[in-house]
Amino acid sequence: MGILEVKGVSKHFGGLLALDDVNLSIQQNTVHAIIGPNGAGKSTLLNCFIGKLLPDTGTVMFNNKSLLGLAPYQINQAGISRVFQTPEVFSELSILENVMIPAFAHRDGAFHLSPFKSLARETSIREQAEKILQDVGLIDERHHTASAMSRGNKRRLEMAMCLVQQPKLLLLDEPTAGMSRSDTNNTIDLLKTINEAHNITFVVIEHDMHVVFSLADRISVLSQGHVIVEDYPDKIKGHPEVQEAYLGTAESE
Ligand SMILES: Nc1ncnc2c1ncn2[C@@H]1O[C@H](COP(=O)(O)OP(=O)(O)OP(=O)(O)O)[C@@H](O)[C@H]1O
Repeated sequence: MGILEVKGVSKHFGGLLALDDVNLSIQQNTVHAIIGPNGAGKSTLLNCFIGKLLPDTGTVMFNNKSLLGLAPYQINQAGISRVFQTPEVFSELSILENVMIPAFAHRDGAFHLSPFKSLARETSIREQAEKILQDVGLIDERHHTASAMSRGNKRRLEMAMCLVQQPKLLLLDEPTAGMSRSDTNNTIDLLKTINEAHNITFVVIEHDMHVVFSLADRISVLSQGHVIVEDYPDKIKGHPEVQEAYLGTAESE
């Protein structure tokens, strides 16, 4: 039994069948990539995991509990976090404050900054945030404002903001989109380190095959809303249907 079990999920948009009887079993502590051409249904599927869309049929179980009908914040509290294509950080705050805010939200369920209380005086939260910043390699810059960071470092910060909430499952939607090759490689290394050190399961949607094959333990290939193959990366590489439909074009880019 996987940490995330998807069974018979279908989703229509009017007359368009965007997801067609999708079945997936995501195993704990693995990196599971979902690939497929534009319009295959990857984002629609991800949105069914985070409560943005309700499937027409099927079940989505996380740790044996149904996610269907839960609000996005309830899914987040259950242990699922999402990382967006463009890192979302508070530009005017320091790197440390950016990490302390989600730590407060996780501890208190909501965050209200009292004018009489300084973020920096919250010792235990600050220590927790600093430990995570150490893990992602941003501890020395913790007092710098986030606005001046490179895209790669913003991704590091965003990962720290997720990690401080202690998620069990992290959904990554094209985590290296728009990055230079060196930022992409740094992000691959960062994700590998986090996956191993924090026992977090990753589901990665990605077009860049260098990223997919560097990270994934398991790959599901979506085509026209249906999982056509699910296998280990070396099997996916050689699979004739996948070669023809996806990797042939992606590798020649
Ligand atoms: N809100 C919506 N209303 C109508 N059609 C939609 C909606 N969202 C997605 N679709 C359609 O559903 C299909 C699947 O789209 P989806 O965005 O899930 O694909 P994708 O694999 O994520 O594509 P990409 O790689 O380009 O992001 C597409 O045909 C898309 O046009």
